[in-house]
Amino acid sequence: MAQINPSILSADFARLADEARAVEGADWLHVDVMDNHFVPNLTLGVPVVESLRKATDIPLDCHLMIEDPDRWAPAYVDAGAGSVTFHVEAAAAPVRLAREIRAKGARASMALKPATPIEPYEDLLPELDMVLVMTVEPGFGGQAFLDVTLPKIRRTRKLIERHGLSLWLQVDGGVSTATIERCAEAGADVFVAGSAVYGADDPAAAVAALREQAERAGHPTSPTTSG
Ligand SMILES: O=C(CO)[C@H](O)[C@H](O)COP(=O)(O)O
Ligand SMILES: [Fe+2]
Repeated sequence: MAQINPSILSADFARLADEARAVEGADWLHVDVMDNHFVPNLTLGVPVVESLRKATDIPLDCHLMIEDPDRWAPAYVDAGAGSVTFHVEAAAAPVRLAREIRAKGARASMALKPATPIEPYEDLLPELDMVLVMTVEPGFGGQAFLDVTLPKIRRTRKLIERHGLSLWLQVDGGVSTATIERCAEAGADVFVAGSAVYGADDPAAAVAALREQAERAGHPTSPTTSG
């Protein structure tokens, strides 16, 4: 089944608990952590994740756009994240970090910026539960989807299949009713959507519509779309 993860980057930060509850039919709540160093924007950190964990039952998918994730990522598991994504461009020891995240009980995920290829990291795949292929430059919501990332989504899906793994393949950035089918056809099965969900009059209905569209277009061998 296709998974839809609304990004609270596009929500009202003064009403985060209500905004989280507004999408409770979604699979995960995507929480963008930015440190003003790895990306030129600043959002939220561990205390907000702790509060969100108490305010909602949706599992939290924390996307860390920060420097030195080796040092900071474990604290997000302690704060209640069910999935923690670090950027491979920022990680000093990605294997050790993925093992630490898993050992603490969360899903470990590696993100790639649009210009970062997957191939150098092929051997890391068995250490991971998810790969995030960024479909915009990280840092801001509401950007236009970068078509140039579609071949990498396809190549990542092929590598996952070649290794016989059941990793999830997430896309993040500019995902909407106009682009989600292309992502699903290329092999993505977890879809982050910020402005397409929180910019809609009815965020829960937007989640349902995106999920239906992704499932119709879904890649036949993707584990979460083939049931
Ligand atoms: O990681 C991100 C930006 O760095 C966000 O998750 C992403 O941009 C979601 O927003 P939108 O769907 O509006 O593009
Ligand atoms: Fe994100």
